[in-house]
Amino acid sequence: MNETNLSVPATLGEQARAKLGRRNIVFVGLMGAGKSAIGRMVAQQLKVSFIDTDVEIERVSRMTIAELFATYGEEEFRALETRVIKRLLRGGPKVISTGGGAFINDNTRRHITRGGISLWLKADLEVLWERVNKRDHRPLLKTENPKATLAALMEKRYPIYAEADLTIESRDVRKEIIVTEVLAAIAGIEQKD
Ligand SMILES: Nc1ncnc2c1ncn2[C@@H]1O[C@H](COP(=O)(O)OP(=O)(O)O)[C@@H](O)[C@H]1O
Ligand SMILES: O=C(O)C1=C[C@@H](OP(=O)(O)O)[C@@H](O)[C@H](O)C1
Ligand SMILES: [Mg+2]
Repeated sequence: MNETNLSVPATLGEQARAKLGRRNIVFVGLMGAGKSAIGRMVAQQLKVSFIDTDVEIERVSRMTIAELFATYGEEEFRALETRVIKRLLRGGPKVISTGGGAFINDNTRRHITRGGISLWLKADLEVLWERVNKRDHRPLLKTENPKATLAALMEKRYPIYAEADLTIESRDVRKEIIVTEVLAAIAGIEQKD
């Protein structure tokens, strides 16, 4: 028997990587959806580099996101976020996890649409709330009723996140399950470069 003819089926990660080509995967969605956590795990499976735009913004500004909001305000933060994301989109393939407001900004969304495959991690209010209320580093949730703020953001933003190329339901299951669903969605996209 000629053993060189034996072919091993590619893993889901390898199939997704092959479909991705040189394109970027860009995670979008509300705070607590899991963009940072799931994005990192997906990049490991795809064997491509991972970047979290909030981490990159903090690195270049040498300030935390909370300090940027407090010192310069949201508008300046968005302008910086647009510049950072525009630069990060160059030279794929990568997995890029954005902050929740990035895709809502028209300018940033245009860059993401051109420079990558956007993937919305969609979650319901209870799931998001359970996750975000454990930490208090998110400036937009420093309100009297942060759960109501989150609900208002859902109302406003969900129609815009819905424009993403792919949508995966982020719910109360192990992260590995969400990662597998993301890889399957990527493996199912059309081949083009
Ligand atoms: N499927 C999941 N199951 C349990 N916890 C999760 C899941 N996805 C994300 N998390 C947790 O929820 C929190 C918020 O996730 P994070 O990735 O920071 O969200 P985002 O970047 O979208 O705001 C983190 O503590 C993360 O580990
Ligand atoms: O939704 C938003 O406008 C924001 C989400 C945050 O990122 P996460 O979505 O990763 O929490 C961070 O960029 C900033 O606090 C603003
Ligand atoms: Mg994040």
